[in-house]
Amino acid sequence: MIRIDKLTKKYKSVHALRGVDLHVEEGELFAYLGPNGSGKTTTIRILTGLAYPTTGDAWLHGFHVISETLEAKRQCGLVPQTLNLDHELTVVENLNIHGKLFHMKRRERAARIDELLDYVEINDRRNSPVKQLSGGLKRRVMVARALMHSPRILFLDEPTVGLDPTIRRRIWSLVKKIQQKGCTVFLTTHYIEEAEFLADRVAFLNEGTIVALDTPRDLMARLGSWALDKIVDGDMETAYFKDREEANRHIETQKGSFSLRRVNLEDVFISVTGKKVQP
Ligand SMILES: Nc1ncnc2c1ncn2[C@@H]1O[C@H](COP(=O)(O)OP(=O)(O)OP(=O)(O)O)[C@@H](O)[C@H]1O
Repeated sequence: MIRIDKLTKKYKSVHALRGVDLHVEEGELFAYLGPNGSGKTTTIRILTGLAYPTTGDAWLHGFHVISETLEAKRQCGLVPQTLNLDHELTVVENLNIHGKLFHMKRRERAARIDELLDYVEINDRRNSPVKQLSGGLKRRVMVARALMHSPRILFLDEPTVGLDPTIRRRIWSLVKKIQQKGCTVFLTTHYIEEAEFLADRVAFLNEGTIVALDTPRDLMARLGSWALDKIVDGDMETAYFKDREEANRHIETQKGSFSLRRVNLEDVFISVTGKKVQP
C-alpha cells in the first residue's frame, strides 16, 4: 500500500511536484502517466528513498519514506528507467550483489535466484555476462533483481521503453504475473495502451499535479465511446460521441476525410493534459 500526502518537490526554480495526494491499494496495478517532465520519475525517486521531498509525506506499507527509510526501502523494488546492471558481471552475479545489499544469507540468495530466473524465464542465460544480452532480456534481469528481496511493492519506471512490440508484450505478461502473486505494482509508461491493458487504475500527472484518476474504463467513458478524427487546417481534431448513432448523425454533416474509432486512453491523456503523447 502506498500513501502520498501533499507531496511537493522543488529543484531551484522548477516545481517538479506541486502537491500530490495519492492512495494505492495493496495488490493494485497502478499506472502513473503524464507528459515528459510532469514529475513521474521524481515521485518514484522520493518513494524509493532516492530523493527527498521539499514538503509532504509518503508511506510504503505504513513506513515513512524519510523517517523510516530502511524499512520503507525493504518494502519496495525498483526497475529504473535506465539500464543500470553491471554489464561485465553475469546475470547471477548481478542478482547476488543485490541480495547481499539486503543482507540475504548465501543459501537464501541461491534459492531466490533459481526461483526468479525461472520466473522471468531466463535461466538458460544465468551465466552470461549481461553485456551479451538483448534489451528485452536485460529488462527481465532488472525485474528479477528488483524482486530479489521479495518486496511487496514493485516500481517500474518505463519498463518497456525501446523494446519491440513482441518483447513489450512479454514484459506485460510478466508484470501481470507479478501482480497475481500479490505484489502492488506502480508503473510509469509513455505507451498509453500499456496502461490501458494492464492497469486497475490510472493517474494522469500534469506539471506536478494529478489532473485525473480513475479506472481506464471510467476515464474513457467520461469522453464517450466513439471518437471521430479529422484533419482541419493541418491539425488533427477529434470529436467524441456517447454512442455510434450520435457519431453517425454527426458524420452525415461532415465533408472531407475522417475516421471513426473507439475512444482510447490516449484520448484521455490528450484531453486532461492538453499534450500529445511523446514516446
Ligand atoms: N535533479 C534535477 N535537477 C533539476 N531539475 C530536475 C531534476 N530532476 C528532475 N528535474 C525537473 O523536474 C521536472 C520533473 O522531472 P521528472 O523527471 O520527474 O519528469 P517525468 O515525468 O519523469 O519525465 P519523463 O517522462 O521525461 O521521464 C522536470 O522539469 C525536470 O527537468
